Amino acid sequence: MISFYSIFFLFTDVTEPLLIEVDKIYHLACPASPIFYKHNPVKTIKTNVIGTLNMLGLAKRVGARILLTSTSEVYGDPLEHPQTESYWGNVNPIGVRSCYDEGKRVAETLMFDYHRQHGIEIRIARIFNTYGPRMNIDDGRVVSNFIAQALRGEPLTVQAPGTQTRSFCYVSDMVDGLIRLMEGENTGPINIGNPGEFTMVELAETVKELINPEVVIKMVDNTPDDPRQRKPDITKAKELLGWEPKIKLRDGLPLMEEDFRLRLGVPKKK
Ligand SMILES: O=C(O)[C@H]1O[C@H](OP(=O)(O)OP(=O)(O)OC[C@H]2O[C@@H](n3ccc(=O)[nH]c3=O)[C@H](O)[C@@H]2O)[C@H](O)[C@@H](O)[C@@H]1O
Repeated sequence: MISFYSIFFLFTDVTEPLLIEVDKIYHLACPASPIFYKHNPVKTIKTNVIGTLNMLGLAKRVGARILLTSTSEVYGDPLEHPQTESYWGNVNPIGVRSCYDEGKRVAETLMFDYHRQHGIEIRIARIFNTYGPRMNIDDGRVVSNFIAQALRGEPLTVQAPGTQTRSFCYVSDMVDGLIRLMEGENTGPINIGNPGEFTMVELAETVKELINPEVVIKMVDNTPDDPRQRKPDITKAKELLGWEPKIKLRDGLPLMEEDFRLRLGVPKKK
């Protein structure tokens, strides 16, 4: 069960010490959209390092179990495909994404150091790209961008070359995986993601077909260090958590569309 206090965490600045009593900590903090984390890289790495130290300090003080939501970004621009948890990654330590990628890698290190040195009960999930209703419309990540653009009748902005791939997991599948990891007996790290892999051109074409066949697809410049491929190997999640995703991209996109239509005030044409 997620306790009231665990939920309370979501609204707290983890870079400040927190003096409360809890039995389980879901440490989800840190903006995940590249646009937002690059906007304030110092705050991003502080959240990952100081925030994780504070949450581990709290876990140690009250004897709580702590789950860290790490990320597929720890694999960087992966040279192994699909990515298994044993792959150490290919990460630029001084690039514009490093505040997030290296921040999450340090967070994983801190989790294991507290586990080995202080016996803290830890769980680490490596999350692969997640999408779903209630995402910030201007979040800047690709699925929310394409759906908002399709509904506004604007061009879908595919960042060059468009052959880069991602694997998209629907939010309810992700939440189910995180709860199973927290309640189970394995520390992880465990990949939680949907192995269905798409190029960004394929994603744009799917959004166009499902949501607005009139829109055009436009190629725009990319940003530095964009990973060229990403697909989780979820063997561990299947075997250790009895988990695998249920919702395919084609079924999840319309659920997100429905929510975005309501919030943008764009009803579906009869
Ligand atoms: O959604 C997530 O869960 C992940 O989002 C980001 O990683 P990234 O995969 O780069 O997320 P996006 O910004 O959505 O980019 C995905 C791909 O779409 C492309 N893209 C993005 C935005 C856009 O308008 N058009 C477009 O083609 C990007 O170039 C990239 O290749 C975070 O860094 C991850 O940690 C996080 O787990």
